[in-house]
Amino acid sequence: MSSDLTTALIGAFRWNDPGQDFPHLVSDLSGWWRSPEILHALGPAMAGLFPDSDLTVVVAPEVTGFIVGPLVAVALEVGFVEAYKGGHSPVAEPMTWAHAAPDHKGRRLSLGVRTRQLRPGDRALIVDDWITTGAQSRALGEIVTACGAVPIGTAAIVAECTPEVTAELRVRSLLRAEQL
Ligand SMILES: O=P(O)(O)OC[C@H]1O[C@H](OP(=O)(O)OP(=O)(O)O)[C@H](O)[C@@H]1O
Ligand SMILES: Nc1ncnc2[nH]cnc12
Repeated sequence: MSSDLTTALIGAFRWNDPGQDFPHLVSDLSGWWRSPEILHALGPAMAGLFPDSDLTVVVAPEVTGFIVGPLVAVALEVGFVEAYKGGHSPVAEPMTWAHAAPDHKGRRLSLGVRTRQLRPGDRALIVDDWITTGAQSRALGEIVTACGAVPIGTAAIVAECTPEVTAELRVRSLLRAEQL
């Protein structure tokens, strides 16, 4: 990845203090999407984390994955599959679901993908903005496998996960959280 993009990502990122009711700072990624230069460079840079991987599809979870995933899919010249979080409007067709372990907010989410959109033989890249526990990414890998496709790895903008999770989920990222 170019050092220009690293510098731009760090410069456009903010930790915001939401006030006394919240015990910790919250990340603000909006500067990344607001920058035409970053938005233009993100997809190719993340696609470049998995060169020569014969990928056929990108899978990403709502909601921020719906921004980042299509950027990477366009760069890879493959299609994009949305993964929904359970608990709101049902999707009126067969879905493949997986239950995630507690994620970085302590939530146990269900993630679901339209079954017909993943095909046996697909080589899927899981894409997300940030990986901490890896719970959501792991659940997406389970869905991909249940559909007969192959999870090749996880491409993220920021990785904050342990070396064990990095190895297990084959996480490659543009930044480590410590850089922000
Ligand atoms: O590695 P994990 O602990 O599973 O955390 C990673 C997930 O957490 C964030 O989503 P979140 O649902 O918090 O926010 P979003 O709706 O803005 O995407 C991020 O976009 C990843 O999807
Ligand atoms: N957007 C985010 N900010 C901080 N930590 C996270 N862990 C997963 N997603 C995150």
